[in-house]
Amino acid sequence: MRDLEYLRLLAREYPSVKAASSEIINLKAICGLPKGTEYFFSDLHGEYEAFVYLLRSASGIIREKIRETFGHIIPEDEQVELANLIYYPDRNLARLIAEDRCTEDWQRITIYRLVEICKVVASKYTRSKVRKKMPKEFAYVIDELLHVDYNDENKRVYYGEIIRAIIDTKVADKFISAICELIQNLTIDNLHIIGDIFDRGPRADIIMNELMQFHDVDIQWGNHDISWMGAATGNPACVCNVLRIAISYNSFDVLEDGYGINLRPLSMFAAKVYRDDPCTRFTPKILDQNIYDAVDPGLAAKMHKAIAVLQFKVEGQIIRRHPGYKMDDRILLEQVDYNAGTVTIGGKSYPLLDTNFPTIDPAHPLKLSKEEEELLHTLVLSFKHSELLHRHIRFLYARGELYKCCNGNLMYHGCIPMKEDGSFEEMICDGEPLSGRALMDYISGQIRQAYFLNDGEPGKERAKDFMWYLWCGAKSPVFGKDKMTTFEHYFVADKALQREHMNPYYKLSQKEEVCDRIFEEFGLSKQGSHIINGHVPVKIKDGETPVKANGKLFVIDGGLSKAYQKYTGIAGYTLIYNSNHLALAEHKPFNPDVESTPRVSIVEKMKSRVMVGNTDKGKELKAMIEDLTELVAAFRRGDIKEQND
Ligand SMILES: O=P(O)(O)OC[C@H]1O[C@](O)(COP(=O)(O)O)[C@@H](O)[C@@H]1O
Ligand SMILES: [Mn+2]
Repeated sequence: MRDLEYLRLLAREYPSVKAASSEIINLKAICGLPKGTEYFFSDLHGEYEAFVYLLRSASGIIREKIRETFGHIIPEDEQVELANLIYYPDRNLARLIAEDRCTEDWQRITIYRLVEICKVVASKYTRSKVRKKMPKEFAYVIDELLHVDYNDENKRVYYGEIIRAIIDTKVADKFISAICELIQNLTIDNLHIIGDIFDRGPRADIIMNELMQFHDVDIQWGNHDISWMGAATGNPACVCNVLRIAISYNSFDVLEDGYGINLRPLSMFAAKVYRDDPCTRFTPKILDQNIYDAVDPGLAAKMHKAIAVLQFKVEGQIIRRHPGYKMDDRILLEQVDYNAGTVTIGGKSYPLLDTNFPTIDPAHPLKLSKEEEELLHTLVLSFKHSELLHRHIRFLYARGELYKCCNGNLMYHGCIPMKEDGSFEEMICDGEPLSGRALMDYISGQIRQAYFLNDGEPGKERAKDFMWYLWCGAKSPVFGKDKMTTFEHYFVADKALQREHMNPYYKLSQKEEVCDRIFEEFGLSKQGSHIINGHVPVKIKDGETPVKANGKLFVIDGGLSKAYQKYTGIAGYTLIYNSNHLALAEHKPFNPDVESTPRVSIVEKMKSRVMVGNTDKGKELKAMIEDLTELVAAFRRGDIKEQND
């Protein structure tokens, strides 16, 4: 029997048998509905246009609903127009108004069509859930329109009158916009982002804004997110990495326009120090043009080199501070023979592809020059003080985790580090070896401490340094490789040295029994559970598949990142889990002018339709039903007095 004190608290919200029983009925009804649709994305890498399109179009599902509803009735081009209106209502309404096409007839027909689509996507939810998602100012009207009975002549007249009133009162565009957003909102019930929102592509900040407006989203941090979070804590090595990657992809807009990071000190420094150096090894890759901050590629190359050298110096300093990281062999600036122009790696000497290091003192290669020190100080402050960046980082912390279990799916970006023999890799944490889930929980704690401890509090600096380790350390679950060969990529021709070796997890996890062991470690059942990862681009064109371990593991990095599409052969995946099945939508490269529907393949059919009652949420609702049942019994016994409501 439940604690009477607890039931008394519950009675404040449900003060009578009537109130408690009607909530029981309500909750039971919800448990009996089909579960909502979950969407999984990973490795967005700043590709805001493609991602926003996928999100708003529900990865092709809205287009499919339009086809099912109006396929035989309205022409294809009008269906496409309706779809685009739903995805980008404000932009399309403004265009139609400018083209004088937003006539009353158009408004009437459009509202009718939108209401029909809305009915379809709302059909699997309770009326109350749909109502909660409605914009307040139109909730009553939308509710009425969704429930009009067309067989009844009076109701039909009433329907006509409502639409007439919307048009006459000149709120049709606002109404259309509101119902489009409601359709989007109802199509995706929960959104899971399996990491790597940041880096490479043009505008991760725009993706973050979009996610912050989304009604239900969780994020499992990727190594690139961790690196930005580390930069926001003021870790100089993370600051340099974030800047270096952005500059290397010519992504100045996210830094300057997005987060207000002032790059002028860096550009002045680089222009001066590398005045006569063409910095050819550092020419940025140009995949997207900057819209706001065009930087001359010659200057960008100099900035790129300046920040890379600074990065190698501060990384070397962190490694020195932490012998426990076991990364001494990564302090490559100390392995350079500055006279001979060579570097020794793994006991062998290699010629350097670039030997001009005006800021390095060969006797103390990790020491910053005075100017470098000032520059770094200013850059770190810019990251610490960017208001918008911190709003986004706080959101990453609030909605983010290192891993999450939800409805039998275990999600994490990279891996659970393993040894060749299949056992979980250990890391010494505060003197104690931890592995598997315990290690993931410990690391989560460190990630939170890095940001939330106050400056000067014990543990703060250590946790901040650890953020950099997580970005590129061999035992990091978000990185999952033996080393990050950035130095070798810039300075050494031998491709063998540039190779990064994946943690044994990646080979082992393709076996079903290894996945089963991971499920066990995380308290999940071996039947019906899945692991969902990102991080490793799936090379479809080489015959790889995202479905592994006999359907127990999904790797869904399909290459939303433009830089990686040449390897994968497609432009990203969405994993979709509705009440009937798990499906993978495979996307074509994004083109804003062409409506493209992804190839959707069902990867697992559920044995029977999954109802809310079978989900994690359903478990909570059932526990609540039990509590309320006890409360009703307590009222009836007279242990708690009913209040009239
Ligand atoms: O392809 P790029 O942008 O030059 O970056 C290569 C680097 O990115 C990494 O692959 C990490 O990024 P991912 O998490 O996207 O794989 C490193 O292992 C590698 O050194
Ligand atoms: Mn990654």
